[in-house]
Amino acid sequence: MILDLDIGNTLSKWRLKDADSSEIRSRGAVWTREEWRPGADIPDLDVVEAVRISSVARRAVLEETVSLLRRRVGTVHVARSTAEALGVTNGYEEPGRLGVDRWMGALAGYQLAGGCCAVDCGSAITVDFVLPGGRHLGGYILPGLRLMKESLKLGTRNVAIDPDSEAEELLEPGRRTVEAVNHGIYMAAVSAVNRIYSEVCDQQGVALPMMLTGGDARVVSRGIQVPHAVWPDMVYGGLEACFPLTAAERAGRLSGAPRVPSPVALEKIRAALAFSMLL
Ligand SMILES: Nc1ncnc2c1ncn2[C@@H]1O[C@H](COP(=O)(O)OP(=O)(O)O)[C@@H](O)[C@H]1O
Ligand SMILES: CC(C)(COP(=O)(O)O)[C@@H](O)C(=O)NCCC(=O)O
Ligand SMILES: [K+]
Repeated sequence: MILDLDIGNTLSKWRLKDADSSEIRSRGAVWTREEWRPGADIPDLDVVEAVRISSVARRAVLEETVSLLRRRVGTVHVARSTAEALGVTNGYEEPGRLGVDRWMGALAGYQLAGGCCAVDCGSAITVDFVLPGGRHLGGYILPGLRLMKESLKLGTRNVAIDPDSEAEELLEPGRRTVEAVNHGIYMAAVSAVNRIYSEVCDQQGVALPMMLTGGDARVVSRGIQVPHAVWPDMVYGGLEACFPLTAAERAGRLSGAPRVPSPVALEKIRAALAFSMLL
């Protein structure tokens, strides 16, 4: 079995993948914390022959996790943001400072679709762009839905947006505090993603396929106007591409990859952008 770990600021996600069949056998998530307890937090390490890790948690958390896993598992791969990988050049002035989850998402998106816009809706919402030739432009970081809500300190933090809510409902004026807050942060997130996408495609002269991942991807997806795909395993896809271990991975097949969405014509994106500026 292969254990894949995606340690975010809020949740540490794991999945177990069969090294022979490439099938995902189980998955789960625990709150990210200082100490990772195999056995309690993740299933039996005895069946694990290799681990792949993407972590944006504090360095001490990663070091602790890696040293613990190294004692139990033969192979431990830790992903890092680099200046170049798999045909993509990192757009950051200091490539190592790009969040490795963003780098994994960008690499997975590029492997699947060529140029892409990778949106990760977690603790933060990040939007990254890779051009068809493989140039990563850099991106945008904004607070995620939960962080935005908590920052208001209006006592609404425990009433989360129902992930099954329809966008039309969430974009209406709220008539209670909880509703006003939920609808406000939703509007902030989806307007930003829509606008960022249009601006960058306009500037670069190319309509890119958009892919969404992260804990809030599904609900954010409903408010995104352009064609896009939700890919819950996008960060894991980057790990598979960087450290291929199974036959399917070596052949370039990323598990759970969605169908690549065909972007709308650039003229349409530009017309919509021009129209919104006139209002
Ligand atoms: N069952 C859930 N438990 C916790 N957070 C959830 C859940 N479902 C959706 N979320 C949302 O997903 C976010 C965490 O998403 P995730 O992509 O795992 O973040 P990160 O990678 O930053 O840890 C939370 O901030 C919250 O808004
Ligand atoms: C921007 C992030 C906090 C997003 O993390 P997440 O929401 O997935 O937990 C993470 O990618 C990070 O710590 N990045 C380093 C800073 C940067 O990317 O510029
Ligand atoms: K994120």
